[in-house]
Amino acid sequence: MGIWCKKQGACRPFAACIKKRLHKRRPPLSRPGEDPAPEVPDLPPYERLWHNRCRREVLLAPEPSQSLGACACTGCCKLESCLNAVMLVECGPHCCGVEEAECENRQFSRAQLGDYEDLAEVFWTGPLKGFGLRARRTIPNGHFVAEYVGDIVSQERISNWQYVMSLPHGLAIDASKAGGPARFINHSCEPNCVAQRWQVAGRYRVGVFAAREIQAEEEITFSYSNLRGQSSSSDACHCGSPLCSGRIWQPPRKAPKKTAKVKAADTASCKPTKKRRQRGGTCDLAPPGNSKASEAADVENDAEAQQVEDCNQEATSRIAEDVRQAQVGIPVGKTVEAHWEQHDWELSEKFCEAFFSNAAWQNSPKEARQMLEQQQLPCGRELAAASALGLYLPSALLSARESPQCR
Ligand SMILES: C[S@@+](CC[C@H](N)C(=O)[O-])C[C@H]1O[C@@H](n2cnc3c(N)ncnc32)[C@H](O)[C@@H]1O
Repeated sequence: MGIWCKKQGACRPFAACIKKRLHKRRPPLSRPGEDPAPEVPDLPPYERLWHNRCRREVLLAPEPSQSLGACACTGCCKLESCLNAVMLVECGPHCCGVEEAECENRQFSRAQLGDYEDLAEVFWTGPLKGFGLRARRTIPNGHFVAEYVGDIVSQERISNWQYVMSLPHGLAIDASKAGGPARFINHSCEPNCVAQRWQVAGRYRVGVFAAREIQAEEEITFSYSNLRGQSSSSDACHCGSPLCSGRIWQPPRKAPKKTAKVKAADTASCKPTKKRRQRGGTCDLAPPGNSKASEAADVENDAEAQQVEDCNQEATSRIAEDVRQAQVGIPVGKTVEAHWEQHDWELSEKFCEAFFSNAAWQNSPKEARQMLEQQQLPCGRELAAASALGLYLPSALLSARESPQCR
């Protein structure tokens, strides 16, 4: 049933008409003596898109197929173990033998069916950050929050980088004129989400995923220093985090360096736990004190701390850790703090881009293996780099991982 809508000059369903006016509601009047209610401006106009719009033919990733290697899951696909998901490739009929309903790795496709529409809403954060997006209900860690959609354009054509996500091959998703609710997500130096570039049916797409549990009403944020590309603009950041870098295009400040003792306490038993002075096992710590005995214990503790650190480093290179880190967007083999040492990662990213785009090895796992051996690339790093670059190469990678250095 519809009603006549004066503004739109047509008979529109009532809900659609009301929705258009929601942001125009006047703020409540304040009582005498109270601060005036904040003025909420109109939502600036933009065209609502549900998927990326491609105005011309652009170079995109090859369609994943059985010949490149399927995910190899049987019965069901779990996000933490499906090889496609680890590589940031969404499963589809050509690269997954599991029934659609049993496959968790169809998040972009499900979002397109409207499955996630009720998760978040646009709201006015205040004059410092403008509009933002907030959760309407609790969002579990790892959950798909929204797709960042817009026009697929060449990066050279972009004049306003405020609403842009960069893609490989000099492309970008530009949501400045047209996009979805994700275009309103503000930056935080301590974000609750991560923006990841996935391949879906041979196309690059960007999804925003919860990096921890998000409470209802909480603002949804991610770090702009990930996929946003370069910008000459360097606006002051008002995220309010203690780790705030002060600028929204820069990585956050590093947390203060920990002493060996604190590190040891954090990593007792090779687990990222805050427990101190655990008893039993090789990573035990002695109680702190001032006596000579306790100094000797300190030296011993430092040695133990080193041992624990080594042990920890080894643990982070395990595949399970690779998977977890790839999911939260942290390059494998690096700690959260080290993640922000961009320089090293950029070098490795450049190398991997050159390596993975070399056509010679594409169908030759043997050649891929030889190249990996020559380059002495740390095991696991290449997997994360490929994921970050949105490249699909499970079969070649798997064979490459057979090399002695990866065992
Ligand atoms: C993608 S838009 C986000 C939506 C925007 N707030 C709006 O009202 O349309 C990015 C812009 O929002 C503002 N912004 C985002 N995060 C911010 C932050 N932490 N501090 C200050 N401004 C921020 C900056 O102006 C930035 O260029």
